[in-house]
Amino acid sequence: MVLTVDVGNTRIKAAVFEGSTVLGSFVFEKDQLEKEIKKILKKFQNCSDLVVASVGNIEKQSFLAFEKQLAIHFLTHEDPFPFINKYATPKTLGIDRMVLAAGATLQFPKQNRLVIDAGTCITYDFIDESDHYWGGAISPGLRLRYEALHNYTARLPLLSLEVPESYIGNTTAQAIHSGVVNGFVYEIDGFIDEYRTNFPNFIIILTGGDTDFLAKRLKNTIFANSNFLLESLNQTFQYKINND
Ligand SMILES: Nc1ncnc2c1ncn2[C@@H]1O[C@H](COP(=O)(O)OP(=O)(O)O)[C@@H](O)[C@H]1O
Ligand SMILES: CC(C)(COP(=O)(O)O)[C@@H](O)C(=O)NCCC(=O)O
Ligand SMILES: [K+]
Repeated sequence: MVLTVDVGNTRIKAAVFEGSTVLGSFVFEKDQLEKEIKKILKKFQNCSDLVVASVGNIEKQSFLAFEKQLAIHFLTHEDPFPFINKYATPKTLGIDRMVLAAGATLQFPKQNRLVIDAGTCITYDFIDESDHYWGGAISPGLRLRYEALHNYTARLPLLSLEVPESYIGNTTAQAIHSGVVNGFVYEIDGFIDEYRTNFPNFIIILTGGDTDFLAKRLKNTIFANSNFLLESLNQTFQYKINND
């Protein structure tokens, strides 16, 4: 059994795998890391490996307490990945984006793939049919947009996610909801249209904390899977075992 852990900038997500089957999945806050991992390992005592991808402020040391119990694999750029990295600054590429690209390459062979991760940030990652990873885009995620409007203005309130009544917001609140939610959806559909124009045959994978909210609002057809990063972590680990 493998315990995969994804440390994002908002929350931690974890899942236990037996082969490619998910036996359990978990979401928790960063300050609960040690306590939650302990609980998971108590429930799944046959876990032999813990695989981590972290883009948050949690480093390898945070997992050393579990070293006696199972092998810790803290993924880095030095690990083997199943694509050719054409990013011009590969050392600064987020490890979460590398894992997503690995999952897309392994799960959807020989086709153009666009992975959209709607998390703290929205990340777009493009891997072509020859398994070249080219990069994509980074923009503020849904929650971050609400927070940024509030934190960097004097008069805008901090609102919780709400579906706007119309694209013409007729109150301050409705104007914010329209700007944030419609802007978010239009941006993603706009990027997808741009890729579709240039790459006729390709698959779009949508993941991240806003997957479900977003999936039903996009005009484009996508493959939505909020567990895609954890599944990709498991696959990246299997790939590492076979290629190290
Ligand atoms: N309980 C929740 N706590 C925080 N964010 C949530 C929650 N439920 C849904 N979200 C949405 O998930 C997004 C963060 O996604 P997530 O994948 O958890 O981020 P990250 O991987 O960067 O930590 C936010 O934009 C927010 O709208
Ligand atoms: C872009 C990100 C902040 C996204 O993080 P997330 O939304 O998943 O928490 C992360 O992938 C990162 O820190 N990337 C480094 C810069 C880059 O990928 O080029
Ligand atoms: K992201």
